[in-house]
Amino acid sequence: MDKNSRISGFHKLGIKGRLAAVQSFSQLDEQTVTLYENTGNLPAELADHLIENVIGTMNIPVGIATNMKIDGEDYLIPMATEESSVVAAVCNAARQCYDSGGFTTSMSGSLMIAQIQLVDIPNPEYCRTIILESKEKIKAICDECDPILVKFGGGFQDVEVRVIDTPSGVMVVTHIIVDTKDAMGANAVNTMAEKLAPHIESWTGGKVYLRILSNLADKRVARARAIWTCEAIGGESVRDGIISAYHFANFDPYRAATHNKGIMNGVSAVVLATGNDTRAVEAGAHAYAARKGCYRSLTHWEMDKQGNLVGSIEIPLAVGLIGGATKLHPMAKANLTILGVKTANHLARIIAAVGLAQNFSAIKSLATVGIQKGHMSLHAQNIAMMAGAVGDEIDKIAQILVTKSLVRIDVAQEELTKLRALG
Ligand SMILES: CC(C)(COP(=O)([O-])OP(=O)([O-])OC[C@H]1O[C@@H](n2cnc3c(N)ncnc32)[C@H](O)[C@@H]1OP(=O)([O-])[O-])[C@@H](O)C(=O)NCCC(=O)NCCSC(=O)C[C@@](C)(O)CC(=O)[O-]
Ligand SMILES: NC(=O)C1=CN([C@@H]2O[C@H](COP(=O)(O)OP(=O)(O)OC[C@H]3O[C@@H](n4cnc5c(N)ncnc54)[C@H](O)[C@@H]3O)[C@@H](O)[C@H]2O)C=CC1
Repeated sequence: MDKNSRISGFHKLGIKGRLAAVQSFSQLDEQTVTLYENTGNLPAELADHLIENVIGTMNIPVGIATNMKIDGEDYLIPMATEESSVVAAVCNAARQCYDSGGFTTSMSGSLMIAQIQLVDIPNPEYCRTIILESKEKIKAICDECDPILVKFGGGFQDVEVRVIDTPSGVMVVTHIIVDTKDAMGANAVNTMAEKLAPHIESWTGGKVYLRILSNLADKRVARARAIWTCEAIGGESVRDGIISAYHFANFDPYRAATHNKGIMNGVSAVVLATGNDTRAVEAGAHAYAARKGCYRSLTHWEMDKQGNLVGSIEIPLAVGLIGGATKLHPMAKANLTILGVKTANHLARIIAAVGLAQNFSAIKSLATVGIQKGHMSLHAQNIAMMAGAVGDEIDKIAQILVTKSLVRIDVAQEELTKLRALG
């Protein structure tokens, strides 16, 4: 019989019913079904409420970044990632700037932006003025939507109005700027934008289409900086190589994409470990990197007057401690306990420091021995497992691959056969 993915009411079946339907559709064996049934540290019932059409959960390793000194305090930082060498890279970078003070961080604030798109406007500048002069009314409408946020010192802060010319005609785009405090704030500001929209229509006579937050959270920017002495990193040529790698990224979008991907290896891992929205942070980071019309590096690498390497990062970080999965996922709560953060801004500053550390290690490797040496020697364990190695065999085979500088699955299989033949 032909497979049919049109399953009306799939969402009403419950986890067991859905899994049975998938088992029959995909001919899953019992062992595979058991994998879905074991939801590990996320109870099935909770998973079923977090997203839709749940059939199971999927574990991602959580590793701890050590050596992190941030604003004079030491932290252990949980990172959730499937990629080898990412956690090691942060530990390695932090080790090399620990004695020169670690990371210093700051935050621009916790302001989020929601946009309201207004069309059918023959007099956009006139309407812009009408909206701007309605600031007090806008504040009242927005704050009424979220008394809890206001109670915690947040709520509406400002309004900005932009006129943009598009192939669909002129649009008047209202930005409401809201302090969302310890929430990431997407739902909070979306509610306000939807509530405000009909008022904007009635004040201007235009038509509103979209009412949604902007992920270009450029009023919620985290900054981190650190000093690496030449002595700690292996000399002046290493420093110069890192600065040159930065210039390459800053002036070539093909390189910048990979450079920033390396930064996001660290950033997204902490965002995920704390139950925050990785897509929101990633979209914001990449849009911010392109804000000056050309896609550039999120970090900056320079030499100070003493000849030290100095690095800095500036990245929008819309993360929260309230809302989304942060308060619900038991592992997100546990990871936040390890971090010991008290505010969303505190978390964002830590994440910025991790991004900077990650970038240091990646470009240091790239500018010196190459990425394969460190990354591939750790990745060798994955290759060994893919070749079928288990238990003690994994380390033994990985070691052979690294020694031979041949981190390949066919070589791993050959070596595994030899190892097993030896008994
Ligand atoms: C891999 C290392 C750290 C080895 O670095 P190493 O210098 O060979 O290691 P080491 O054995 O001398 O140890 C130095 C320190 O590194 C850490 N370290 C060392 N090994 C481990 C480990 N197994 N587990 C945890 N931590 C580890 C640890 O902190 C250790 O200090 P210690 O604890 O001994 O006092 C280094 O080569 C490195 O930092 N490489 C960069 C790796 C990297 O960037 N990975 C990201 C994935 S690649 C990618 O996706 C992004 C990229 C590269 O394309 C981005 C871009 O292009 O910009
Ligand atoms: N484009 C995007 O990025 C979008 C993201 N989302 C999702 O929205 C979720 C985040 O939305 P939120 O509004 O943060 O979550 P939320 O609506 O679950 O919780 C935020 C609310 O918590 C209350 N609150 C209690 N204590 C607070 C405190 N100390 N500080 C601030 N608020 C406090 C406030 O009423 C606030 O509005 C995430 O799951 C995200 O994935 C949703 C739509 C679009």
